[in-house]
Amino acid sequence: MSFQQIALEDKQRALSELQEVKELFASRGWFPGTSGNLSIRVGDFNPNDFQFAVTASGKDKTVHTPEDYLFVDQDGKPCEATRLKPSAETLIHCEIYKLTGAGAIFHIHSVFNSVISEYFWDRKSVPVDGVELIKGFNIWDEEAHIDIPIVSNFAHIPSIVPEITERIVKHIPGVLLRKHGIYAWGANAFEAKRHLEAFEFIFEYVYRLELLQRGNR
Ligand SMILES: CSC[C@@H](O)[C@@H](O)C(=O)COP(=O)(O)O
Ligand SMILES: [Zn+2]
Repeated sequence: MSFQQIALEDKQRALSELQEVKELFASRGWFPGTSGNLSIRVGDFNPNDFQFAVTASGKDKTVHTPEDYLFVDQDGKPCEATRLKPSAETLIHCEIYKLTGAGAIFHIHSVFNSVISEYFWDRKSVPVDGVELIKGFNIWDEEAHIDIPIVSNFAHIPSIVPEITERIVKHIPGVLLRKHGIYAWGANAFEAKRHLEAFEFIFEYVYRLELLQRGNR
């Protein structure tokens, strides 16, 4: 249970930011079949006591309803009595907040992120060389090389968490779930969105380059 009292205006700001991001991502087709979930943290961060607004489970994220979000604590439990169910993947958000102290976490499923997570599953990470969008992660080295971690996907969400704990790295603000999707985070909604967009660009780039290079071999 969280003991924080969060100002109403902070909660409202989080909800309106979520609404804006959800609408934009929906317009890009980033929530196929009700997939995906979004969250924004509110109040102070303490790994043992924090709260965040998260999308309710199973909703059509391309439409707005008064029942799209709820507030949960660091254990993913609703902060107030509600009949809404938090995202089935809320425990993943809880863990990422605990590990990173991030301010927002966005999760989407796309064909590119799903295909690439399977293609590179044997090496458990996606290698990326010198793509300009790496700078979107605040990595400014010339011809930077990064490896984006991929973790196992299980139907039982708590089983996914330990591998996330083990695999996420400080300088890469995201993790792929095998044949599932990407979790990207940032200090706030603006940064989490920038990171997610950079990841999606990179996945499509890696996919297309790999296909071209294979064709030429
Ligand atoms: C409907 S397929 C996607 C879900 O299984 C899940 O991975 C997902 O991203 C959305 O779950 P949700 O509980 O709505 O947050
Ligand atoms: Zn998902």
